[in-house]
Amino acid sequence: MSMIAAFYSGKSILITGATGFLGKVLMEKLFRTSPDLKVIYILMRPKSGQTLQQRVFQILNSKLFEKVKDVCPNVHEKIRAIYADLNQNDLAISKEDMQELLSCTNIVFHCAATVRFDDHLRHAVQLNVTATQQLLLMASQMPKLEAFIHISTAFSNCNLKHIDEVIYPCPVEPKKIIDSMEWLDDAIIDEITPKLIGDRPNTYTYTKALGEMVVQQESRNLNIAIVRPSIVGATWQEPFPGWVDNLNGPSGLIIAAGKGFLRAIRGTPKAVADLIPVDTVANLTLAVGWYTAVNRPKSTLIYHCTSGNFNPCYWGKMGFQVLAAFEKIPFERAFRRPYADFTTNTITTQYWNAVSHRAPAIIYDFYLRLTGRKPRMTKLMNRLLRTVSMLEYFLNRSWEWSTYNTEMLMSELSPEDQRVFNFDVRQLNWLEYIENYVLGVKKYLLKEDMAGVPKAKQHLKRLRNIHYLFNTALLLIAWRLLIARSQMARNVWLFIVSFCYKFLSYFRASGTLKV
Ligand SMILES: CCCCCCCCCCCCCCCCCCCCCCCCCCCC(=O)SCCNC(=O)CCNC(=O)[C@H](O)C(C)(C)COP(=O)(O)OP(=O)(O)OC[C@H]1O[C@@H](n2cnc3c(N)ncnc32)[C@H](O)[C@@H]1OP(=O)(O)O
Ligand SMILES: NC(=O)C1=CN([C@@H]2O[C@H](COP(=O)(O)OP(=O)(O)OC[C@H]3O[C@@H](n4cnc5c(N)ncnc54)[C@H](OP(=O)(O)O)[C@@H]3O)[C@@H](O)[C@H]2O)C=CC1
Repeated sequence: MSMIAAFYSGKSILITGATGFLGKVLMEKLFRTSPDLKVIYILMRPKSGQTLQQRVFQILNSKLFEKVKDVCPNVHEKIRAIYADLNQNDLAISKEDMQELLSCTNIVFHCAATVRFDDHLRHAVQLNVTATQQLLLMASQMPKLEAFIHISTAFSNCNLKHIDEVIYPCPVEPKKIIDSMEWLDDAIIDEITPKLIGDRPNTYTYTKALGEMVVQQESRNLNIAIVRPSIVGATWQEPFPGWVDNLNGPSGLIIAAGKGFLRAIRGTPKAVADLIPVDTVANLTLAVGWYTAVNRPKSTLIYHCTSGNFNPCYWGKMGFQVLAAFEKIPFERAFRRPYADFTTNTITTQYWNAVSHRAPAIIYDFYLRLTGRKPRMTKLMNRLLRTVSMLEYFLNRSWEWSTYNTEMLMSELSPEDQRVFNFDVRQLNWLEYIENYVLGVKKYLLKEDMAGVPKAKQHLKRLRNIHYLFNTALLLIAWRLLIARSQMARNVWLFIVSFCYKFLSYFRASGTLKV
């Protein structure tokens, strides 16, 4: 019997960010392994015209939750959606809901965040710092609370090369930042943002670091732990391999490369690609919840949920594996044949951006205009290049994260828990994982059917022929122009033609002699 699963039985669990990528997988695993849990409260907001109930209904009826329904048929009765907006200072939770949350909650998993790299500092502070502070305040009023698990990121200290399982201070106190956001106007915030974030690449990593400081400062006598995942990718094993539902991290780039838009990217092939499957993060988080509640460690423990230390894969190898997967699992209606490479300096990157990204987009838009359609490729390409430029920071560096706490936790688990809540990425086969990832992107993000693979392969063959034809035509035109303009080119051309003629004549003559 799994001790972790037994621990969550009968418990009232509060999850923020349950509608997000990690939140959904965490909730699914909880229901599947502990169907006897009492209730999961999810703090959520209406979105895209959907009410809370409609959103919950959609999640429970998605493929991700198919297995849950077998083991926990009354799952819909065990989810209690609570209106909350983490953008508002009091989180906008009603009095009655607040009462229930405060008196019943046993465990909190705080996953909600803005993960956008370019978010305005005011918004990123509100969500990643102030909302965390508010939740901790709530947690301090929960008499039955056993553990509060905060999800941060392994990149919250990406300005360092080696990162220990400690909270590093930021130069300006989070409280001062929170206060200043209340009275500074947007223009001044824009001006001071680069100074505040310092050597971090974006407001996301900066505010996640501030969030950790808040956890440390507001922990009071709470039982808290922090989980820091690296780049979260599709599921490895559970509930099935390859599940993914958003474009963050590698997923968007896999689409861009598979559809033939992305042909080169500035990256260091030898840098570690610290990807971690989302089910691994969920398993570790649940194990941390159990360990923190049962053992009540004296200080806030930090767990790095990373792969590089245990089973490193490198961007060059991963890129190669992604391209190999496209051979087997091509995407439909590709713009060009998927072929991408890493460039290592700014000049070559600019060259490939002009030749392989912008020029084909301009030519295609010209063709669309000629055929009376609205041009769109240049706009799409500009957005893609902007996205890529924001991710490049992470493709050109390697980090080392200490993993003593994660290893300690692994050793504390019973063999059954090590199996059910597996977070040992030494067992991960990258080739297999990447293939499933590409398949998952095709199925769950692009909603493409495998029945369309033969047609997609044929389309790629046609694109290859067009590519050869285009290149040959280009070469001939270039050569023709050169010959027309330069005597030397003409001489070279005559020399080559006469050489070929003599060569052929010689072989024809020697062939005749033999006969
Ligand atoms: C030996 C030979 C080898 C050859 C090898 C060659 C290999 C070359 C390449 C092969 C292909 C793939 C290779 C493997 C994968 C590489 C992956 C690298 C990823 C590295 C990223 C790591 C970052 C993680 C660090 C921190 C981790 C975290 O803690 S946070 C979680 C991560 N967060 C994010 O990823 C958020 C990023 N997104 C944003 O910040 C914003 O979306 C944006 C700023 C990028 C864009 O904002 P904007 O307002 O312009 O637009 P938005 O409305 O958000 O979206 C616009 C359209 O773009 C789509 N979109 C969004 N995100 C992405 C994305 N990541 N990639 C692509 N497209 C994206 C979005 O859906 C919109 O589309 P439309 O609706 O159609 O307009
Ligand atoms: N994805 C990754 O690569 C990594 C993620 N992490 C961390 O993991 C956690 C989860 O990330 P992930 O699941 O990928 O992120 P998602 O963007 O998929 O999910 C974010 C969640 O936060 C919720 N949220 C955002 N704003 C509000 C708001 N104003 N009020 C209420 N809820 C809100 C979203 O709700 P809604 O659906 O309504 O928008 C959603 O449920 C985050 O803390 C992130 O920092 C760490 C490392 C890497």
